[in-house]
Amino acid sequence: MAATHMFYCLNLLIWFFAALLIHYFFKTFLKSGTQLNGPPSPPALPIIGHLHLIGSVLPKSLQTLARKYGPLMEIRLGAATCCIASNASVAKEIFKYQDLNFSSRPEFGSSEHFIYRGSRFVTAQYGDYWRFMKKLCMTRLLAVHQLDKFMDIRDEEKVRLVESVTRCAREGKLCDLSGEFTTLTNNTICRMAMSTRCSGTDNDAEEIKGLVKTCLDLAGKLSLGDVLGPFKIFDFSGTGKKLVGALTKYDRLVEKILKEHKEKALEVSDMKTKDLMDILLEIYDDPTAEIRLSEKDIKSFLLDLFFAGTDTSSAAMQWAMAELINKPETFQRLRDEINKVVGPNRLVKESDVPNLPYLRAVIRETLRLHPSAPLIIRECGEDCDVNGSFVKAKTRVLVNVYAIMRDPDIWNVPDEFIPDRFLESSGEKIGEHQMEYKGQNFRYLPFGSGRRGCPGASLAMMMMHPAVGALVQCFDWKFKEGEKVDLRQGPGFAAEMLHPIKCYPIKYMDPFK
Ligand code: HEM
Repeated sequence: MAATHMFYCLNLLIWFFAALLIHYFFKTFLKSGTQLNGPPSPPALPIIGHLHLIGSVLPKSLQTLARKYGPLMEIRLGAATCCIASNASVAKEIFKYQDLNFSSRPEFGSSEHFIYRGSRFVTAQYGDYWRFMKKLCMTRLLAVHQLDKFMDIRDEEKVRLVESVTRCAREGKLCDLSGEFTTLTNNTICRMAMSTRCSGTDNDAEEIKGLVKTCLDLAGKLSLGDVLGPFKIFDFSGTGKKLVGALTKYDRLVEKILKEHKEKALEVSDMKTKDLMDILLEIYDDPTAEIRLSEKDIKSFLLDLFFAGTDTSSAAMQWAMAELINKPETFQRLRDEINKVVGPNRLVKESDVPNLPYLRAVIRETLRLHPSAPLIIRECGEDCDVNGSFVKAKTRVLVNVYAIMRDPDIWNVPDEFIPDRFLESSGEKIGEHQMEYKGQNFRYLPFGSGRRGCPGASLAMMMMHPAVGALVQCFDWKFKEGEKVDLRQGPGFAAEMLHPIKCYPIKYMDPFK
């Protein structure tokens, strides 16, 4: 009996080990037969990885490395590892063929210090909350029919810009275009989002502008902390604490405006007067909504709009002016077009833009050479194959649109500012539609592409065309004698100018006489 029992146990053990061996054999066999290698990577140094290969302009350094290591490479900056995609066909694979798998963004930089962590839209993982908010953006909040209702706001802010520059011209003062454009974009978004009228003054908009700037600066510094890996939670520099302070101030201010909106909600009956906060509060109150929004979600979403929409649009307008001031012939050609279509008695306005192809080409060319978001950050959902390399789940992927939009294989004289290339008459074929900008054409991606593409692209274009057009229409611009605007790019993730542009405006046409 005991012998039979032992025989059965032995038999079971033998089968168990045999099964283990077979499993191991197949795993190893299949692995060596089908597993792809990761993307190529430059030789790395211990601890710092590839940090020593990175210069002051990150997208440019990555572009140089990609020339040697290919359109998909792996880079390690201290503790942060990511894959960099640098040509149109890899971008198409990520944004089109594998869009769903790359539809999340990783948490990065400042996320630990974000008081709205968990309800942020821009860095949300792909899922129910993000889908709900994106649909809301595309069908209501930032849809063209809604943006049309805010046309007067944009027009008034453009007039304020021209008035402010006119004052500089009258007093012979230097004009800080960076400050002027930031005021324009901040005021426009602030009024669309939460009508400063609610508090009866414009001070809230001013305070929000200051807080958004502080938060963006601090968040930028914290992004660099990613190279420290887990050590970044110690917040050695105290930047995280400062960020929490600034965010708390923003929270209190918007809380107050939210309360005022709730009180006024009953009085507001006309759809036209509703701002984005009113619409968000309607959804907050709707018991049948797919997702019940909280107040924290509303405050966080509006902050995302400020973060994503103000500096990006302002930087692009600065670059447009800088390029135009440095190229008097291009400047004159644009002014001639505006003079012909608009005439001498009024300011260029949004409804003129369809009749101003050269103005549209100037803005598109600006975004090609100087994309405000040169590195688009995504996260890979599941293990996958990209461009013949293995990319592991949770890998951060940066699509270097700066490199793609200056790729000499697909652009003629890629580093030159040549708006003509976007005109229908151009010999350079940009894509199926010459002026398409919303991510259908993978060689031209200033606003990203796919599910996660920028929902504010139409708004950005609506703000930028008339503002740049008006400054060309009304003023000549003088820089220091014999000097040109410094077109060097600043350090960091964003594509801001190294030195914000300051010039002397000289009145050419007075729209207010
Ligand atoms: C010149 C101006 C702008 C540029 C160049 C720009 C560019 C971008 C880019 C490249 C992305 C990432 C897209 C991707 O992952 O595929 C993005 C995302 C985003 N942008 Fe813009 N943007 C601009 C203006 C705006 C404006 C005016 C708003 C709204 C007020 C806005 C709101 C957003 C939001 C909310 C996201 C995140 C979308 C998501 O994660 O689903 N942007 N933008």
